[in-house]
Amino acid sequence: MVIRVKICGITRVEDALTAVSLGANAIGLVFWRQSARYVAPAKAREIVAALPPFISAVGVYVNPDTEWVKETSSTASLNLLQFHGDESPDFCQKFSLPYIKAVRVRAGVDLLQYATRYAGARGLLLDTYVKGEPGGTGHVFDWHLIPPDLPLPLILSGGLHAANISEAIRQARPWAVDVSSGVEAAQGIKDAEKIAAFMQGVRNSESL
Ligand SMILES: O=C(O)c1ccccc1N[C@@H]1O[C@H](COP(=O)(O)O)[C@@H](O)[C@H]1O
Repeated sequence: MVIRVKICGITRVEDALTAVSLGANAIGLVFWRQSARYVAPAKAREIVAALPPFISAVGVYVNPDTEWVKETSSTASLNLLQFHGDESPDFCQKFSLPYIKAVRVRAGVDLLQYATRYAGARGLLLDTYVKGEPGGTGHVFDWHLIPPDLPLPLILSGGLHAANISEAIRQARPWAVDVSSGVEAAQGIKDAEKIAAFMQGVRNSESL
């Protein structure tokens, strides 16, 4: 099965084009101001305008207010919203765009309950719980915590990189994978060789 790939934390046009040329299906733009990967709406617009067709632009938010989502999604012409905080299902659903919901995984989390609660989401993105850090941490979680019967498409994230992506896919069997720090030269700056190695790991795993 083909595994979709999102490269997150894009802050430069050239990194977006590199990711796409290496096979990424989506790029992520972080609209959470405290992130080192934060991208201002005007820059995001420039990045999205440079994308070829059939590539998704995903806006990443952490407990945003309504106006911020409306402003950024319309300025940058986003295709999909990624809610990475404690947003309620009602909040996530109130925009005229599809959304995915991130869950920060730790022992004891009930992922089936999340999938039921966010049944309106296009997918459940599983990231690693790190106290005080909403995302982009580079840490992995225990993939055995993922139930085999999740009723939503699974987007696996959290500390993925070229050296662990094959094992991650083998264990979790995700619909898609999402990576940020694992393909960076520095925060917000992507590394073409790391992206290429990551994509190779994904492609090698598709035939397993
Ligand atoms: O990347 C960020 O800075 C970020 C900030 C706030 C929320 C989410 C963020 N990124 C998302 O974090 C996960 C995992 O990233 P990593 O590969 O472990 O670095 C990924 O889903 C990003 O979309």
